[in-house]
Amino acid sequence: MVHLSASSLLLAAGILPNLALGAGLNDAAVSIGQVYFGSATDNPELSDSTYVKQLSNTADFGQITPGNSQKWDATEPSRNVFTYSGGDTVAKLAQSNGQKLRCHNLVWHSQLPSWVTSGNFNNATLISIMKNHITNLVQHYKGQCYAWDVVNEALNEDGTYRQSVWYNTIGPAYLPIAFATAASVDPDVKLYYNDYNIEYSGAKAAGARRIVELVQSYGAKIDGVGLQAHFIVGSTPSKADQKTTMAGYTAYGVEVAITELDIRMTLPSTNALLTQQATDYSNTVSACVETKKCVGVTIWDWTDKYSWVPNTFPGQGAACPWDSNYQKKPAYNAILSALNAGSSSGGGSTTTTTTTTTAAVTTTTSASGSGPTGGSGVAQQWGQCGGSGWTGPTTCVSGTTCKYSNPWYSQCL
Ligand SMILES: O[C@@H]1[C@@H](O)[C@H](O[C@@H]2CO[C@@H](O[C@@H]3CO[C@@H](O)[C@H](O)[C@H]3O)[C@H](O)[C@H]2O)OC[C@H]1O
Repeated sequence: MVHLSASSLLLAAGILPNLALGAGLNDAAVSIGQVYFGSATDNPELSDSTYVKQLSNTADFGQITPGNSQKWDATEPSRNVFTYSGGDTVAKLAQSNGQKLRCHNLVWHSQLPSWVTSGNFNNATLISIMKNHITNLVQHYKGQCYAWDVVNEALNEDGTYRQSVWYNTIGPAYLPIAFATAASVDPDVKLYYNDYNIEYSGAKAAGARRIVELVQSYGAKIDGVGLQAHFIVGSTPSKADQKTTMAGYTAYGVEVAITELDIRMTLPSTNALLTQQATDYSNTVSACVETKKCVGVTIWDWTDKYSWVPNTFPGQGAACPWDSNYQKKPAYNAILSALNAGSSSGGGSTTTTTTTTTAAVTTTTSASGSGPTGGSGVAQQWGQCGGSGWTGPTTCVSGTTCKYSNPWYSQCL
């Protein structure tokens, strides 16, 4: 049973003016207890003064994310040579506007320089390269980021680990090692796992929960799961499914955020598509509003003029809440209404269901320190095969060999 106050009843009836509600997206988000509403941006568009003026409008945007300039290819193009100019420009803009900065990202399979992907580094060397990169970036931006996307997109669609240079060389231990390294440099910044197609129930969402459990089982800090939410008009998951899936993550004690929301369509845009897009935006924002530990929504740029979609998905576009002439589309008011609706529903603090499918978290690669499983041929443990602290067999069972052997984690496969 929902109890509405007298003022909210009058508001709903249109008798009282809506003075308490947010007039912009960030104002509305903050007024219902969320941390921010934000947008991604990128360095080339920062020379467009009309664009920068709206991006800097804190009524709408209380947070920004650099779309490219903190990625590995931009920050460490050659080994141990760090360049921060692009990322610093975005960080300074956030600071001068009084906006929060989501920092994106530290470890990803994409936008890596060839010296990383083609270096044929062994396990120990690649771990030290990864740790050095994380240490330098987290130290450089210490005190400036609300959160870091520590690992981006580690999963395949079926929830197994993506065959990246990180996984193939280091094994699943690269995830907890990355989180532990970031936490050791800046204990205060929020540390996120970030991915797409984990906004709805299924094998990939189960994989993301398994990652949270893996990092926690190592004793490393993980604060949040970022749901990218790159969606297609008319094919977005239901609000109920998005809420259930978010609850699956928050059951582990972490927060969640919508980190890269955009909803693309096959061009040309029509009124019908724009109307459906508004509904789709509203559903995702409402799912966040109605989830206690969903701290905020970031759209992956605010205007179609600079959206990444047409370059990446040929024939598609019109994915943002503003069109390419900076005019608000129906999606804008739908988002604003979804946020303002949180003020009557206790927004940002609605009780989150905890009936989650924790059974799905069971993993064959979880490393609880309980030692190898022996006969199955899979031995796994924090520690080095046969090294100090290793309590399993000094050699792997017949037919398997010790893989990923390093001071943190080993497996007989
Ligand atoms: O030519 C490249 C160009 O392809 C590159 O495009 C960027 C690719 O990444 C985009 O962000 C990602 C979108 O979704 C998720 O997968 C990730 O988490 C995001 O990082 C970004 O918006 C595009 O601009 O940009 C650099 C050019 O040199």
